[in-house]
Amino acid sequence: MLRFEDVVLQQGDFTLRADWPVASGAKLAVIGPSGSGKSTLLLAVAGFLPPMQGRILWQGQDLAVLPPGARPVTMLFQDQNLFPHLTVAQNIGLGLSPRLRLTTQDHDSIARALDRVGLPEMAQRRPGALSGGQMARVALARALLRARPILLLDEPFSALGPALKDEMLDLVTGVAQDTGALVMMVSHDPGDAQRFADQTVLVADGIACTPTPTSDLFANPPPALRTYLGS
Ligand SMILES: Nc1ncnc2c1ncn2[C@@H]1O[C@H](COP(=O)(O)OP(=O)(O)OP(=O)(O)O)[C@@H](O)[C@H]1O
Repeated sequence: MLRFEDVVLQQGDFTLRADWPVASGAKLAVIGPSGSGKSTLLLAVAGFLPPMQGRILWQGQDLAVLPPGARPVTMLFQDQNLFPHLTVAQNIGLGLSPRLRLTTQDHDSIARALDRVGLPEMAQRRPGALSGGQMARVALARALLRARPILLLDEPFSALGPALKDEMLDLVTGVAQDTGALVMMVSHDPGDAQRFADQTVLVADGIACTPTPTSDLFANPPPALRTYLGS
């Protein structure tokens, strides 16, 4: 279980509060207006923004003692953070060994991860020779290989067209099922939340609200969500 316990996060003048638990393995969408604090919430879980107050607990352990690299977390950003000078296989291998000391077994795992995301032939290419959708798949393969129990996605597919984005969301769903990871995905598209997430966190007015079943939230939107949706 991931628990925000009376958490207060601050960036400059901006303050965000969160106080709720979410079960391991849940698929959460994080939605809300621009500047409402969605990325702030993810950065805190990843360890790049220590809470001003309260604790973030994973399986009962306060994450504050762990630096970002030691947290049970993989984070994917929109730019996919692929290194242009490394091959696809090496970029994925970074998920296993930051110094790229890869064993035969590691290379087998990389090949399996590439298969899983539908890119079996691309191991020796460099990111510059891939389409946007293929880059997104490589980044996902790296996350798959790290197999950390929390996967944070900060609008990772927003640059992709609608069909490709849906394909990637389905792939993330599959990956999350394979690894049993808790997924928190920031998105500006309510359709993403409805397609992907069993629960949704609305971030608005300085509060990351308690996760609500996605279908209930959209069937009966609270005022802040209605304003955001423009309905
Ligand atoms: N380094 C910083 N210093 C000061 N204020 C910051 C900093 N980073 C973010 N903020 C402020 O914190 C607030 C929340 O930002 P955040 O990026 O979390 O919002 P968001 O909901 O992810 O927005 P968007 O949907 O536009 O990406 C914003 O008002 C932003 O201006």
